Amino acid sequence: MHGDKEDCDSGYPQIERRKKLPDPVLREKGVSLWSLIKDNVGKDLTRVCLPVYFNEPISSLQKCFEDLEYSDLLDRAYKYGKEGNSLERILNVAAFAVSGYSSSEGRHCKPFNPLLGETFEADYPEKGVRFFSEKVSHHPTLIAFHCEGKGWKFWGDSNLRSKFSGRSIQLDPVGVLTLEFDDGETFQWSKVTTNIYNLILGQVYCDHHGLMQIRGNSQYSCKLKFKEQSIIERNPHQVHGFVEDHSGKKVATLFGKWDDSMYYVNGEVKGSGKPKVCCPSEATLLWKRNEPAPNPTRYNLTSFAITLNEITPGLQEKLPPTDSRLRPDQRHLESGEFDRANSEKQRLERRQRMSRKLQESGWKPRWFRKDGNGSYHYVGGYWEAREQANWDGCPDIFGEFNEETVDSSG
Ligand SMILES: CC(C)CCC[C@@H](C)[C@H]1CC[C@H]2[C@@H]3CC=C4C[C@@H](O)CC[C@]4(C)[C@H]3CC[C@]12C
Repeated sequence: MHGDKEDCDSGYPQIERRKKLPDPVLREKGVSLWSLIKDNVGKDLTRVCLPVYFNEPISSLQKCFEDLEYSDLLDRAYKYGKEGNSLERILNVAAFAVSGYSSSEGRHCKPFNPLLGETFEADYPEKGVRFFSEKVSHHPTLIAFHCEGKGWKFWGDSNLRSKFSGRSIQLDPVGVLTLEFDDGETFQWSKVTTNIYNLILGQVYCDHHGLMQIRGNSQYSCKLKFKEQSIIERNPHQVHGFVEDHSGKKVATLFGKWDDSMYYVNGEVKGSGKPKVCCPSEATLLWKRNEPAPNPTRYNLTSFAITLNEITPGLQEKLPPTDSRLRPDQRHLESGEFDRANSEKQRLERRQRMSRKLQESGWKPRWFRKDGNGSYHYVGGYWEAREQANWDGCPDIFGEFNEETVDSSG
């Protein structure tokens, strides 16, 4: 039976993490977004320099870890597979792949674009996971991550192709995500298209659409369709799909909403959206979104996201100088010191323009290597270096810029 959540959660230690962001020191001033982006039509969204007012106080490296909020689904998938229940395994993997989108609902700020060589570590023993990411290329903007859980590993790199189309910005993720269970079963999928709307008027929001194909190396695969929103749609954010066996036979139907919950029923149920023939009472719940944070600031972060930029007691001494938590403009934004955040952001962006030169002169990421297909793999050693507090070869990316910095990090 599904639903014995406690089995997966128990055994992990409890860690005290903050429940809210710090209160802003000052009130921020409003700026019109359109006045800033109108001159950038056709350019790459990731490279448009906006005042810090449009940023949320986390970097894309940290945002990448937001996709692991519901990592307990992978713990459960591992357990089911080990018991020989491959169908339950892929159902939980599919629910996990959808769950990562839930935190994007209600968000309208841009994460910080990390500096070349910037890193982020997340040691969450209470979830049984350890996550690490690095900005591995600035042209194009590329992030690689590697995550280890109890019974599984999850890795990939994220590159976004962005297109500005007057009414919206379309983001097409490039690259595959790989999930490998300790028993050798693997699953691979790619993320779907994201559109950002209302850049000119109204509140900015995003929506996701497209086909997600989860390919496994054994019995089953899964196809999920994220329905594109339409003006007449009264039921947005729908996801609907099937688990198929080798012969293409549909053995289970999945349905739900990416911002809320996912269910399944055995066998094939036709029709899109929530199938009429089965109300959730006949269906089994796979995943339900956590309650929203009790103190949503204007950033609308989830309770999980709120913990990402926190420097928990004793952590500062362990971090390498490249960790996102040490980025000064982001820290000032978090504490609501907008003017200081802005001037620091400008200083770092000026510095960052040197990155092209750096990359061209043979700069290599510290913790990831590119394979023949252009995807990045963790070379290992981060947590070991952390154990020994040995950060030799980690550049001071947030400090004052000088030629020496370029040489020593090359
Ligand atoms: C121009 C600025 C001010 C508007 C900012 C809009 C916000 C809504 C944008 C900026 C960057 C965007 C994120 C960039 C990358 C991804 C990964 C993708 O696989 C899922 C969507 C997700 C997580 C996007 C969600 C929407 C997002 C947070």
